[in-house]
Amino acid sequence: NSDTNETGRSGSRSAPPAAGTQQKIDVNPPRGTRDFPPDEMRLRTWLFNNFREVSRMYGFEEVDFPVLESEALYIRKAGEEIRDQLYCFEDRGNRRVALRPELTPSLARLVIQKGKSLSLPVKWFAVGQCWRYERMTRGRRREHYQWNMDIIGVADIFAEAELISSVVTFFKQIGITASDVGFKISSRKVLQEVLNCYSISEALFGKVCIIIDKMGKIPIEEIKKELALVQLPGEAIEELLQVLSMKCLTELEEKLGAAGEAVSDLKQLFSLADKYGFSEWIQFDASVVRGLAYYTGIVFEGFDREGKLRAICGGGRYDQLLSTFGGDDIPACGFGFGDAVIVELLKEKGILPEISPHVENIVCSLDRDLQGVAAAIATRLRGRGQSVDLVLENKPLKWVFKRAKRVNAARLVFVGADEWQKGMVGVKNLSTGEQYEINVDELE
Ligand SMILES: OCc1cccc(Br)n1
Repeated sequence: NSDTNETGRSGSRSAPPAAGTQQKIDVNPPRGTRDFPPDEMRLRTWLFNNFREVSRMYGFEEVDFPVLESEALYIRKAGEEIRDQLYCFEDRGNRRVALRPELTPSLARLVIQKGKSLSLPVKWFAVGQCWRYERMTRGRRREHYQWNMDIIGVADIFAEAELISSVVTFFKQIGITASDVGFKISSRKVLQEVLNCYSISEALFGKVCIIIDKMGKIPIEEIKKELALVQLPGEAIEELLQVLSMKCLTELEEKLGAAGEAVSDLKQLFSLADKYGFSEWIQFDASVVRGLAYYTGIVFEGFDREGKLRAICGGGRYDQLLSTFGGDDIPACGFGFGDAVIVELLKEKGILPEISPHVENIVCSLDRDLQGVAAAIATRLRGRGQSVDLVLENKPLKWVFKRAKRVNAARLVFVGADEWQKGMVGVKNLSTGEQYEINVDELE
């Protein structure tokens, strides 16, 4: 006979196969994905707690969205890598869906969904797993967790300054300094103003940005070829590459003039940086465009000054994204901060924290008949908010001490028949070694 369990799937009650005859399943996680056993999970929790602590400090509210989204959120025609690597499929309802490769489109979708019920500005943050399907030839991961902070409804550059300030605060909080990491800052308006006199269409602009984003990753000749392929005139390519090599705002101002938004936005950002106190963390670098088509203004990326690692984080202004999804024309900016490169950086700097497990009490009975007493003691301590690792089997003290060491227990509480006759329990402080008996009613 079969029964239907809570998931609605029927299960058969036939006898399990004899041990050792089962085909062993692959106990590793799917390619490109990670398990988080306790030691790795403690590090991840530490990292995410820092993400959340900074987000709270900046007055942001936490949100989340489904990992599975409609594929339509990510169909952009600019030739982005994120599009080529979309982890997408058709579900059993013949819907085109995708595992989210980033969080921003979901956030935009939720803002539009909430519509007028939201009072702007919206300051939301999320920490969520994002996916890409990449041929494993490059052996790169297919999932990572990203911290995102987004400000929706503020057109002023003040919003970008606030976001960069929050990331600087995060770096400082985990021991990273301005000599370890910097932010390259530019604006897509630089490209726009250079290309203005070449009447570049909106669609072509996105493609040009995605090609430019490959600078430093593929040979410059390749870049030129790809720009020519999207019909960018030769003269425009030369002028573009000349401007993109600029690292100094005054040089940019000489080229574009002071009247344009590109220069005035960047000047305002650098002036605000001074007021926030993060000037030493940032530098103008016209080559930064970021690899997402929807950026429209300031863009920035965090980089390790030794140049050994990929970008640590990145973000920018995306004023058109909501309207491209059919929403109102609401200005927006945000960043994404992955959970992988930052750990590599902390390892490089030798400041990856060692996070031990910890439990306040380990409680055990020295006699099988006293299990109930041990359970009652555990319940009493837990009722006081204390953590208790309750020994659930009749184990010798040697075993208990070994476990206490592994779980890093602060205190051992043990119940023995003789002491219990007098209503007493044994206590051992596992850091000082001090051991004493105490009336169970006085156990704190
Ligand atoms: O940074 C791009 C990206 C997106 C999803 C998953 C992974 Br791993 N990496």
